[in-house]
Amino acid sequence: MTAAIEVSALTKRYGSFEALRGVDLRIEQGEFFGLLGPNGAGKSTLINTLAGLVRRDGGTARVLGHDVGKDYRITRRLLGVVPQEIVYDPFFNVREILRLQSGYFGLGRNDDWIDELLSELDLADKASTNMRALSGGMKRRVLIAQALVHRPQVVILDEPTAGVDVELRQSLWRFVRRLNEQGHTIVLTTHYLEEAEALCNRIAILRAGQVVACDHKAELLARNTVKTLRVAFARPVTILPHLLQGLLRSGEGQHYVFQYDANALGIHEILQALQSVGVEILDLRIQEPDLEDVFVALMESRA
Ligand SMILES: Nc1ncnc2c1ncn2[C@@H]1O[C@H](COP(=O)(O)OP(=O)(O)OP(=O)(O)O)[C@@H](O)[C@H]1O
Repeated sequence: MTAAIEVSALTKRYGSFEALRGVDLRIEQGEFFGLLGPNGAGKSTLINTLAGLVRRDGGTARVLGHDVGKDYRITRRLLGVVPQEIVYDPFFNVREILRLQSGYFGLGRNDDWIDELLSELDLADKASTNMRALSGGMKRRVLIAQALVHRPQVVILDEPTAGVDVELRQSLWRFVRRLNEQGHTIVLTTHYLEEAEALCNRIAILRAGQVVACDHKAELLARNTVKTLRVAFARPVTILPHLLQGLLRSGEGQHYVFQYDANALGIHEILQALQSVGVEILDLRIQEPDLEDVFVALMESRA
């Protein structure tokens, strides 16, 4: 099947600075794909290249088989991009903006879908409100509606939940999930790693203009085998077994936090060591590594 997005050896320079240094990426149709990376990694540059807003210096970039430069008119229709920066026309109200955007795509009678979008994004009562009078979070919702007005097959969301309150964030994700279930390919960049972990099936991590990891979420999570162990002792501990001294991350009195590599050490060995010094455990919690741990480890390993 043709990939939803296929990027190969993509490069982009700003002056002498290389923002994209040979990016290869293939996103299949129907995926919910996460694009992560620290500030300045090149995520927006990559997205803007796909959206035809940034001209690449080298390599190829295709949306559903169409070149984003040569077939710009086609790829614009196939893509819906929610930009990171809030830009809007202050002279129109919400419905007018969405009608105008529909007009760009030759969609004359689009009000049923516009109403659905307004309702899904909790903007129904703001339809006649001028853009200027909306809060930052509401403006962002309008940007999302704008990106979806032509029902694009591939939806790219560049940090859509920055500055959006918890309630809307959750309803937004329900909506985007449903779009994905209906067959739309979703590409998401976010700094909320727990969001990416909850939503995306595959994740690529960008660092300094290069893809440093690209895998299924489970595979990515399995890369990090360091677990965190939190122990509450019945009484303040005066001596720790030798084995645990090297694993200690923090602790005093009765509460201690250890980290151990599950590939090298089993929890039973840790418990045996604790028993050997006669300490009594009140409570114990093991925390599996999450995407943030994987992310931090990747960034540190390549610093
Ligand atoms: N128009 C531009 N002119 C010069 N440098 C630019 C321009 N746009 C981006 N850059 C630089 O390219 C690099 C990548 O920027 P980009 O915005 O793609 O990163 P990002 O991963 O989206 O970061 P963030 O998470 O902060 O949004 C940064 O170092 C940035 O300063």
